[in-house]
Amino acid sequence: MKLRGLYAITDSQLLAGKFLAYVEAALDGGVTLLQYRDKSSDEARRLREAEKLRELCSRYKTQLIINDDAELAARLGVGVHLGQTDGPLTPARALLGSKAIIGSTCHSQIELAEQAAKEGASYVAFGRFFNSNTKPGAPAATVEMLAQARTRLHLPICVIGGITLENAEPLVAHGADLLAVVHGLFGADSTQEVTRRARAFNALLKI
Ligand SMILES: Cc1ncc(COP(=O)(O)OP(=O)(O)O)c(N)n1
Ligand SMILES: Cc1nc(C(=O)O)sc1CCOP(=O)(O)O
Ligand SMILES: [Mg+2]
Repeated sequence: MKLRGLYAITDSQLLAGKFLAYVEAALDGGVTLLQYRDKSSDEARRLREAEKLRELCSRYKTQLIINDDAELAARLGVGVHLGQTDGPLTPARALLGSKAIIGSTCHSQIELAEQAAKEGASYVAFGRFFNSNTKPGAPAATVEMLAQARTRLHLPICVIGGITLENAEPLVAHGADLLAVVHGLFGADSTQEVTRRARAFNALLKI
C-alpha cells in the first residue's frame, strides 16, 4: 500500500473535552494515518484512549500509529512513530513485524532518512516547515531540502510542523506524500470544520 494522504495527529490539550468527536470528524473527512500523540505518563489513560482510537480507526479503515511507544503499539497490533531519541528502529521492526507501519523523525537531515530506510522505516518525516503551536522548538526544515530528499529517497515522505490549508501546497509540489497536521486540522471551532479541512487537505494531495 502506498502511503499518501492526510496524517492527523492528536493533541491531548487541544482536544480536551472533544477528543473522540473531533477525531471521528477528521476520519469522516478522510485520514490515511492517525497518530495518537500523548506526552503524559498516565499509562492507563494512554491505553484506554489508544484502544478507543483503534476501534474508531478500524471502523473508518484508517491506520493507527502510536507516538513514541513501540510496546504499546505491539500490545494493540498497530504502527509506531519514533523520534531520534525514542529508541532504535531495528528492534521496533522485529517487535511489530514486517507489515507494521513504522515512521521515523529525520528533522531536516536526509542522511538520517537514508539510515532509517536501511533500518526498515515505512516512511520518513521531515520538519518543522512552519511555525508550530504544538512544538515551537522543533528544528526547522526547508522546501529546498524536501526537494532534494525527494530525489534521493524512495520511501513515502511525511512533512510536519505548522502545516495549514494555506501553506501546504508547496510541500506537496516538492514531493510530500503525507501531510502531518495537529493545529491546522484540530484547531477548528466545530466538528463540521474539522471534516471540511480534512477533505480539503486530501484535495491538495489529489486523493
Ligand atoms: C509524523 C511525525 N513526525 C514527527 C514527529 C516528531 O517526533 P519526535 O521528534 O519524537 O517528537 P515528539 O512528537 O515525540 O514530541 C511525530 N510525532 N510525528
Ligand atoms: C510533533 C511535531 N514534530 C515536529 C517536528 O518538526 O518534528 S513539529 C510537531 C508539531 C506538529 O503540530 P502542528 O501541526 O500543530 O504544528
Ligand atoms: Mg517522539
